[in-house]
Amino acid sequence: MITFEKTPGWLDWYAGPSKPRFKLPAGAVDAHCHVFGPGALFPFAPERRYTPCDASWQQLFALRDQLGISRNVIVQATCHGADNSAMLDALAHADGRARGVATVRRGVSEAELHRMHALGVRGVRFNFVRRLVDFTPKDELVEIAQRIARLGWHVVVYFEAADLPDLWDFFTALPTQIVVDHMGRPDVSQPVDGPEFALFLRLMREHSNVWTKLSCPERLSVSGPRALNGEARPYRDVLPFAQRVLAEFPDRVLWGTDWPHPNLKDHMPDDGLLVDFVAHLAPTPEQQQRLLVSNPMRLYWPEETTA
Ligand SMILES: O=C(O)c1cc(C(=O)O)oc(=O)c1
Repeated sequence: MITFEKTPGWLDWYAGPSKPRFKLPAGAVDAHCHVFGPGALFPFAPERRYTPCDASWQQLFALRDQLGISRNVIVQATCHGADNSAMLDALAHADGRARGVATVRRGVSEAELHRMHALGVRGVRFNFVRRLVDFTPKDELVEIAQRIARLGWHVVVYFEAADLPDLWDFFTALPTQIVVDHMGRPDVSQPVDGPEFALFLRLMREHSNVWTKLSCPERLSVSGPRALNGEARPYRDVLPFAQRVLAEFPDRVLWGTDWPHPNLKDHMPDDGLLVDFVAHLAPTPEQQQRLLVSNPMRLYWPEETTA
């Protein structure tokens, strides 16, 4: 049996999260979460940049039930490279209550894409975060995007805000819906009206195929306070950014826990308090319904939506 040693300083996901005070609407979707391994069953990729703790689908689905979430979108984590087995195994055990976002290379066969579709994959992830991956050449990504577009899938992109100018032409030429991870990772110590975030808002304004996830306040926050020890109003510096996006693009926003929170360095949030954060970010029932239910359902379970 292969055993893996975690990256030094690795923070494990928070065991025993609190029960959220905010009651999620019926049918709420966690549109960004991952599974890690378990490494003994689904070995981590040789090219990985970090070695995480295990985080199985059993543990993910237990969290889902505890937090009052109905469905998950499981995004392939970079520690598994382009071997989607752990994520697909999770989908296979989800009773239709999970969709997946895969990482594929140019050599992926049509048969494999169709197998993944049958299991619930609806997108591929292109990652441009230097600390996580070696970049895949753009011509390869374009080829992949054209192939998956035929299946009705979309492209999830992960990048740092400072890199958006360089990636703009590539993103705006993609033939699918595009979902930007974690609001394009704004530097929340800059003003919400500053030029960097303005560029991201412009991307969404000028391109109606661009969506984003109002996720990862625990990763983006500089000032905190952290979602720990019952803190009722965590990550206040992230709120203006998320609220700005929600106000302007209420139909193209998603929310996710980001469980099991890879690579956090200074604390591991209580996921129950992360659910409570949603009530601050989207205070009205109508906003909550779109963010948590109707938007993700339209993207990931369109066959179940009528509108
Ligand atoms: O910021 C990160 O470290 C991170 C990593 C991964 C991944 O390794 O896939 O996914 C995320 O959504 C965020």
